[in-house]
Amino acid sequence: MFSPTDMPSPSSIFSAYASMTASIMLVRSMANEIIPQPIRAYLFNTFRYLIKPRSPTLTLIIEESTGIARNQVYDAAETYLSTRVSPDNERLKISKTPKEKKLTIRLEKGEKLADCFNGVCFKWRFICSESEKNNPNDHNNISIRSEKRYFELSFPTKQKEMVLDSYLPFILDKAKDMKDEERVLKMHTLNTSYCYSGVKWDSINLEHPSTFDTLAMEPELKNAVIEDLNRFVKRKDYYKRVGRAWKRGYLLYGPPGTGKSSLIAAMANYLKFDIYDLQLGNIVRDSDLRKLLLATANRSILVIEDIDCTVDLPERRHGDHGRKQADLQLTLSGLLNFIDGLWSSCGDERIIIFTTNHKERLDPALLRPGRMDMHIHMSYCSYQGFKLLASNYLEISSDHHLFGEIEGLIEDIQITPAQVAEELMKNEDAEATLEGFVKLLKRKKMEGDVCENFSPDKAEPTHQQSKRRKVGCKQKRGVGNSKNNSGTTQRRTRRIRRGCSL
Ligand SMILES: Nc1ncnc2c1ncn2[C@@H]1O[C@H](COP(=O)(O)OP(=O)(O)OP(=O)(O)O)[C@@H](O)[C@H]1O
Ligand SMILES: [Mg+2]
Repeated sequence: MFSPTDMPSPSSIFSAYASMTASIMLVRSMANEIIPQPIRAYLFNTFRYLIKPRSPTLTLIIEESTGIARNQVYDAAETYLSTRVSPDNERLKISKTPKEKKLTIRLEKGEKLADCFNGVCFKWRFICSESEKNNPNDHNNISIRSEKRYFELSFPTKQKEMVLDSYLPFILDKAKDMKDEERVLKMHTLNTSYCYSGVKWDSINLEHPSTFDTLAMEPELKNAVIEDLNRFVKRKDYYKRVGRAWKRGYLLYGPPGTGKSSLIAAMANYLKFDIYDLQLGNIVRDSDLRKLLLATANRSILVIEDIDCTVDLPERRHGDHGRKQADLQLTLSGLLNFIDGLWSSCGDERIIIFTTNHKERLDPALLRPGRMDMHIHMSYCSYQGFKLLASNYLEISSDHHLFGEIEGLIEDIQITPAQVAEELMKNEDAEATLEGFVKLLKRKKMEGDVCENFSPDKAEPTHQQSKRRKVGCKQKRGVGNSKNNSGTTQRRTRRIRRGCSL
């Protein structure tokens, strides 16, 4: 028990306080003298941080621009959030440019929305703040109005790692997929009207409807091509690890009208890669070729059609333009050197495709192992191919009563998918069309006019070709399919352009 006499007197409390204050002042002035200012500031901030109560919510600011370049996280968030609008949103922006396929939805200033990922709820808010600054270059003191746009992303602080490691990368990937989906592919062709500065690429929208679903090809070969493309686009790290350029080369060969150009368009549509159609016949100088190859973008397909006709450049040039042979430098080896060296060492995710109707005429340099990664034989229409075309063109399934007869006939003759497609388009009535088609097949078989102006590749006969050889098919010249060197490239370009909007 304390008696009133045990209580400290006010005067003793005051003197204790005074001596404590004096001690603190002494310590502080000693600390100020002994500890340098930056260290003092650091200790002070740390102490303040430790005693400050922690906020349970963290807010990230995602600005439109990083000062120099656009902020990819902002662009991705804008694209991603357009798929997350809810009935609670009161104001949204809608737009569509001529190049866009669909309407675009964006949040209006101040709009909020909620999103859930991995069981965590996120709050998004779009903010647009305007400010006015004096223009130092303007003597009339007219101020410049600037707008700053950003997203605020709020979430529980303890989820910070998850947001940085999973949520934001997920948004970046998702937005990339959406952009790819929306992207309008381009077809770049050479513009030769630049007389003095050489040739340049001109681009048009590539709206070729060919896809792997519409392409009549042997199913195993089609799957092999799709798998090869899938493997290629996934293997960035692999190519880096083994020290190879991230490139892939395909040689497509086969008779005219078997779908080589259609396969190129299907590949471009599948990968969402632009096409560069390199018509070698229009290139005069080595330097032009170098410039053109360097001007191609990543994620693109460089196409050289009818390589057997276009690589014999010196002779053709001499005839066409009256140039001296000595001036002409474009040769197959020159081209291959460019492709192996210069083109390979810059850029990523590139595909190069050569096409030919005559593989056997190609320079062995082009065929040597490692140059073209995959040789794809586009052959005459098989029964499988016919069924796919019939389902595409006539929307009929394989249980039609004429299919049995067609199967028996088509395997014995050489008819290109292009011819089949043309036949199937003649009449809207499926029954009448198929009857007409059977008649055509019978006529072709009877007349023996079953082979086209094409010597099938001897090195790699397909199952179907071996079968055809066994039935003693004579190689005849196909009407309308003969080619000459000069007109070939333009014709190819027209073919692949078919279906492109200008
Ligand atoms: N395999 C196929 N599957 C579906 N349609 C095809 C196929 N092959 C050809 N066609 C049709 O025929 C048209 C011409 O075919 P394409 O231009 O792809 O043939 P190509 O092999 O490139 O011929 P060329 O050697 O003359 O360049 C195509 O637009 C398409 O309609
Ligand atoms: Mg073609």
